[in-house]
Amino acid sequence: MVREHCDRTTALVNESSQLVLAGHVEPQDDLRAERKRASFSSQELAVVLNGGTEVLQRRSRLISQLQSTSWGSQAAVSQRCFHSREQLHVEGLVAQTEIWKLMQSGALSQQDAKDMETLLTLPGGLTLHQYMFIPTIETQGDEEQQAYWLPKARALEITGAYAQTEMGHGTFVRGLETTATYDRASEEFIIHSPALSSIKWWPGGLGKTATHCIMLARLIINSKDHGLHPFVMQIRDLHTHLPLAGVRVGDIGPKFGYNGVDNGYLMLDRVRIPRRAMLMRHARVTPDGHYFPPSAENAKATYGTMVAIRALLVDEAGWVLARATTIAVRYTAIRRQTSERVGDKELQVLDYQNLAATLLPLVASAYALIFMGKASSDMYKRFEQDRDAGNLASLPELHVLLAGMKALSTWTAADGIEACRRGCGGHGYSALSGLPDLYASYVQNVTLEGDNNVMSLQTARHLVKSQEAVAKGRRVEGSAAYLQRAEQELHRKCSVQAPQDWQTAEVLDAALRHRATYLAAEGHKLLLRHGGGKINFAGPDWNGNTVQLIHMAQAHSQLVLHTTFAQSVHQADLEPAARAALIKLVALHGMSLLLRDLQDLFMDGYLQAFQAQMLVQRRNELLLELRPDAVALVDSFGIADYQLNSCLGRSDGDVYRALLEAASGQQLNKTEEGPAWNAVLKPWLDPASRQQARSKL
Ligand SMILES: Cc1cc2nc3c(=O)[nH]c(=O)nc-3n(C[C@H](O)[C@H](O)[C@H](O)COP(=O)(O)OP(=O)(O)OC[C@H]3O[C@@H](n4cnc5c(N)ncnc54)[C@H](O)[C@@H]3O)c2cc1C
Repeated sequence: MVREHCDRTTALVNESSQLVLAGHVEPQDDLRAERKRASFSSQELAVVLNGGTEVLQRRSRLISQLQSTSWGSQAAVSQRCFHSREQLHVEGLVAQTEIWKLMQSGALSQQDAKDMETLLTLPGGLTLHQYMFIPTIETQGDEEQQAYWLPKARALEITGAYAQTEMGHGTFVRGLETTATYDRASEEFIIHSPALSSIKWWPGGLGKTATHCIMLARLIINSKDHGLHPFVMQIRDLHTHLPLAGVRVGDIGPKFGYNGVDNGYLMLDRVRIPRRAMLMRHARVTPDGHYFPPSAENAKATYGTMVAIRALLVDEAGWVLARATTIAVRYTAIRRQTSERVGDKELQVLDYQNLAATLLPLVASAYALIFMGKASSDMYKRFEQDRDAGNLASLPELHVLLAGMKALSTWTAADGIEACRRGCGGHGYSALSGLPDLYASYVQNVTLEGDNNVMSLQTARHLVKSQEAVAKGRRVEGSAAYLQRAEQELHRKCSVQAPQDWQTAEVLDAALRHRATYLAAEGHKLLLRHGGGKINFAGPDWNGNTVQLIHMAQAHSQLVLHTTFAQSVHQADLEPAARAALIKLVALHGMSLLLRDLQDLFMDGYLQAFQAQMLVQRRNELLLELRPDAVALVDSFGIADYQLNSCLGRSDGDVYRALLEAASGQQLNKTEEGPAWNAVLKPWLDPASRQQARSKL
């Protein structure tokens, strides 16, 4: 009887399942089919994008090494999104110190160690020690100071943070208030926070990790303020890790993301440090209190470090966006929603035009930024060679170019990750998609290393100055050289007569250049009008027009980005099918940039309505033409599943199984009844408990 019941159940359910699953497609089959329909080999393109087979092989080797450890195993990595701040903080430091150990033992080169940390994507309290504390001593300490501090820092006998920003000031560095007053009698500096607003606030690793920091404070000698200078300052006891006398230090609390890192606060009450704690490679204070300022050349060299970091940020933006688009494109290629009749195959959501129009331009942006990142680091390397030969001539151009590009690239990547997350629907909101954490950790980049608005305004200043130079008959070189021909350019009109014309590189370049020229000319005119014929780079004239000025800088950076992308594809060593796909991607990139701010091209009559309609039409056609290559384009980034750490983005497409496994393995599911059962739910829901409670009344 029981057997018969079971058989009947199975038969009935099988029948229903067949009915419902008639149009079912296994996600893995979808991804396989996507890869089959691609027009080029993603393996070959991955080699080009990543800079050679050896780079990819080295990455696989590092991932295998990581996976063989307890702190870097796949299981450890995928559990991270369930962990508390405290756990993440400790795990980050465990990983960083273990990698440090491997490096010290010679098992890893310095570059391997850096790359391993990048692959692990688990930020820790030692990041600023590596990227700011040690480099600042290297570049600003004199020989004796380097010989004293660097061996200790490299052996991790001390750990450091970079304490610049204060509660009251970040962007306006000259407004920082912490004082370093020289006491000639004892040959010491007294470091003090004179107000609440002068408490150091934000430095990474300062809260709980750092024993020392680079302290940026105003040097004051005999009541004379010599401005900001760097000091190496001990803040914690090396035996107990407790704060030293006069030091109040701690973590600033939970943040939007990046929560494993102990960004800290530091308040100082007349703390004395020796004279030689001031880093004296460029500026000096003698024992009797004489101050020797840095030379102008040295001040410029310090600028160079900032430029190097911005070049890295541009490169990173491309690869971060590559991660987000890999997740979103793969997932939307296996995600199916809606069929016309029940039982028919549902549509892959990437086939809805709205998703293709969101994601494919972002894939194009990721490619553009990756090529721009390469170009930026090449430019920086050339600058380094010149600098070592005593020539700093290329620094101003590099500075303005990368200021605007830092802003454009980090804005594009941050907004792009969020667009990818939304594109993944409900599952995009799950931490298991990898997108919320990627966004929360990344979005700080629009503020760090120079807030993006402020960066854009630096580029805007250069564009205005360039126009002033042109007006005075001087030659303008570099990325703003096109402004030389502004007068002729402003009379030009768009030449498009058919939708296909929009795909030609010349037409797109011309439109982007026209837009940048027009906006630069408008910004210049605006400032002249407000200044009564004179340009003011500060004060109400400037501050009251920053919307237009930022927009103008963005248009300039977009032009540079797009032309660099097009040129890089032109010069890259690509097989013909991959080149054909990338040429289309370049076109999509240019069209998307134009469509985003189309009104600019109408302002001076450059564009006519029929040409705008043709632009939309050609962009839509291009989306369809690129759609079969969508998965291959993201596969070509060559990002390993380990790095993606996403149930949605995994390369085999087995998304639903991955989601179930990850969800069921977490702490909240450790017991079947859940942690709130006994104390909270049981008294309400369990009839026996209710009965017992009533009988007590
Ligand atoms: C995660 C994280 C880590 C950090 N790590 C460190 C660290 O290790 N060490 C350290 O010293 N600091 C660190 N910082 C601080 C960081 O450098 C500053 O937050 C950043 O420089 C921006 O300064 P701010 O916070 O004062 O912004 P504000 O300058 O107050 O910006 C507020 C708004 O005003 C606008 N604005 C400001 N000035 C201008 C202007 N002149 N023109 C137009 N608009 C303007 C900005 O665009 C922004 O929208 C960190 C910050 C974060 C978020």
